[in-house]
Amino acid sequence: AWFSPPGHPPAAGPKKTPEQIELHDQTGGDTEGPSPLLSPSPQTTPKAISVADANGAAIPTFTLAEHESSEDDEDDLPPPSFPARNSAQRASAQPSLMAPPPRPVSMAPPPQKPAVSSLMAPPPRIVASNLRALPTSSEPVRVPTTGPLPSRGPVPNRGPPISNGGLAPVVKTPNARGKVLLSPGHSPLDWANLQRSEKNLSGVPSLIRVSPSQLKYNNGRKGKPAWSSYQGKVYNITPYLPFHPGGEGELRRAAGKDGGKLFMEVHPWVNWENMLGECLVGIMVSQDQEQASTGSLEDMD
Ligand code: HEM
Repeated sequence: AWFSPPGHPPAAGPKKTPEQIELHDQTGGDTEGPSPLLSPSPQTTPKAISVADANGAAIPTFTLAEHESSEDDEDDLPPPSFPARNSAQRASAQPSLMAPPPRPVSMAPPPQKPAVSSLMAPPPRIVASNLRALPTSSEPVRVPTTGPLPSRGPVPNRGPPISNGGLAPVVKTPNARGKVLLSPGHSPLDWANLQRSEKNLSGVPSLIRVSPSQLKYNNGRKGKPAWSSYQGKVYNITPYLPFHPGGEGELRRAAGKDGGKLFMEVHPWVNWENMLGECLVGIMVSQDQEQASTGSLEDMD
């Protein structure tokens, strides 16, 4: 249904006012003479004129104020409260209710919320217990961060950021830290395998006393072996030269002298003794002690 605003006659449409229907019936031929609905001009096609002009009566119009309760007005009005203010349900319910709020009483969720939260209470307890169980279950696999480091045998790399525990590729690329390309067959793993072999890497038949002059003499030049001392022990670093990740030249700087200072300046995390265990020549002694003894350390024991 539609309504025409006051002062505007309705356009031609499927629905007609009773007056229009009545006027159409008047044009059916029963009436004599020119129809009052026809245009006064005889040359033109007869045109319909407004009912108001024909009958002098105003077309009934509708306003929102007059039809407040009409069903057609529901789209423009806010949804009615339920039950309606003047409904029988509300009238019968009010006496039994103590003091219900006017509108949200029937749809108010607050009274239901405590029930919902109580129904969902078990899940948080389960989650809390799981959270408590996680740390205890993970403790057995936690690696201790204090105490002495375990001996890892010939594994060369122990802690630097780029170390991967001996699983590095065979050929390494140069980087800012000074690592060099190692020739094929000279990876850390190759060195570890060489140390496990039965080959004599020390170059001496048995451990000996090494005097400072003797250490200085074996500097790796002119076909001589390269010896280096570290914490009172002398090692033959000659077989390790091609395996040294920092390059043969760097390692040669420690030949013929105490290499502890240079070693600790570059990579204190490297385990010298594990790396060169099979290269041990003997122990450092004073010049006098070396001259006084002609036998090996095993003979003295
Ligand atoms: C003689 C005993 C030595 C051993 C057993 C040894 C062993 C090693 C090992 C295992 C690495 C690899 C470190 C890593 O991957 O983190 C390395 C690297 C290196 N080494 Fe040595 N090294 C020795 C002496 C020296 C000396 C005396 C120097 C220098 C004068 C030196 C200079 C370097 C350099 C520059 C690197 C590469 C940078 C780095 O990895 O930190 N090394 N060495």
